[in-house]
Amino acid sequence: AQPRHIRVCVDPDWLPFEALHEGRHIGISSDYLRYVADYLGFSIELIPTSSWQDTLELLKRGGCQLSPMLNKTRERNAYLRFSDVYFRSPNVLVSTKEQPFLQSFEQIGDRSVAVPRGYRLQEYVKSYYPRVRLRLVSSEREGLAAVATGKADLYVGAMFSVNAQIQDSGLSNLKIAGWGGPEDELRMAVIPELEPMLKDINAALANISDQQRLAFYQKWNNIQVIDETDYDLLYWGLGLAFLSSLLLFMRNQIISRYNSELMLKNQQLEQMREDLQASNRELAFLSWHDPLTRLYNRHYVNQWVDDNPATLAGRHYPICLMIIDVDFFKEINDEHGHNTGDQVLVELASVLQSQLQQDDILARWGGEEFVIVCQRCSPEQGVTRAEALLAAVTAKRFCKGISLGCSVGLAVLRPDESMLSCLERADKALYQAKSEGRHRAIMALD
Ligand SMILES: Nc1nc2c(ncn2[C@@H]2O[C@H](COP(=O)(O)OP(=O)(O)OP(=O)(O)O)[C@@H](O)[C@H]2O)c(=O)[nH]1
Repeated sequence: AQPRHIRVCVDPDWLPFEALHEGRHIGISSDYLRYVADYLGFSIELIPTSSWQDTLELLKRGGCQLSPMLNKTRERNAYLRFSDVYFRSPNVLVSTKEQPFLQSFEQIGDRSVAVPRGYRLQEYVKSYYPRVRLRLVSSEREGLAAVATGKADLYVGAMFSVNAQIQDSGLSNLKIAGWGGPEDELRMAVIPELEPMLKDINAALANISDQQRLAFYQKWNNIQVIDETDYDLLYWGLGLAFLSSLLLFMRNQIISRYNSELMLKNQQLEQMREDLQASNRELAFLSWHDPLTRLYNRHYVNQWVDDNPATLAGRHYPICLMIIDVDFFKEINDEHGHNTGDQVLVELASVLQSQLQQDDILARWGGEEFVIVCQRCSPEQGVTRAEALLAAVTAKRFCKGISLGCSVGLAVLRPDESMLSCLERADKALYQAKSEGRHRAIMALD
């Protein structure tokens, strides 16, 4: 059976949440409690106390059985049972106007903080911020006065009640200096014997409409706005919150802009690095190759000769040099243009490449002249290969249907002969091929 009569005690000085005024219970919790009492059908006997500490003592001893608006804490769990949360309220730090703004508890450092004895925040600060110097006071009013008179650096408490108190006491040198820990989650509490009532209390609280809740809140909040100019305290609080979110937002914006710029710069750097590597590769390639036909160049052949004197001198096989020169190439340029001439040279390079054997070295000697160093190639083999090569060139249709003929001068490297001298003899043989009517291969005599 539910009790018909319940002894209630409240915080005597915690407006707008609750207070005692001329022996009556006033504040937000008085409206909620009246609603719950009507819903459940019990009558209320108010037991007056002189401080919150007194109220807690009385609850511990069973002198009163219900308190309508408080936070649940580990310590209070030992002697009270709690309803669901029905009201939430942010906590703030209060300092004098000269003090700097603090973003959170972490920045309190070694400042002293006033908090009413027995308030949940006392337990909270003690367990999570043991370095903070707590100065226990008997009420919020006393705590705020301590800050105003320099006895404590900060006060921590609920924003709504702090606001009300400051206005009520005219403590105009105080300001909201930062957010003060987790928000209050306010519930009703009963002594353990009344625990079975909690189900019905929760049902009653859940039954209160949002509109009704707003009306309770506004009723007690409005009463406290005595001096309109003191709105700045609230504005400070809201401004502070706005400013910190703005700063955070700007900081994130700057960081993300910086990051994307950094990413772009890195991409550009990477691109430059790749371009540079490609240019270096091309440069290395071009030092040994002809840019048009991509064949080796004259420089490569000279280097090869320099690098292989032993091979050339001590070899046990013949080496044959071929110089190949296009017949009447000037006419092709004149008739089809220089670009077509280029294209013909490129195509001719692949015909020559298709005729190569293992160990052969093919190079563009210059202009429309090519050289093949044929290793392990006798004079007879040299002539046969040169004629096969001429036949392949003749058979090929070049771009724009162009046909080509070539002349070839050959020479076989003598045992003690330098490559240069051998080339000169091959060149003479080429000259001879040209003067004998072109489109032929001639081997230089020893
Ligand atoms: N398109 C193009 N023409 C080139 C290149 N190098 C040289 N030539 C041209 O090749 C032609 C060679 O002309 P000549 O030395 O008179 O010889 P030719 O016309 O081939 O006649 P013969 O060698 O006497 O059979 C010149 O007109 C050069 O301009 C090149 O890289 N591209």
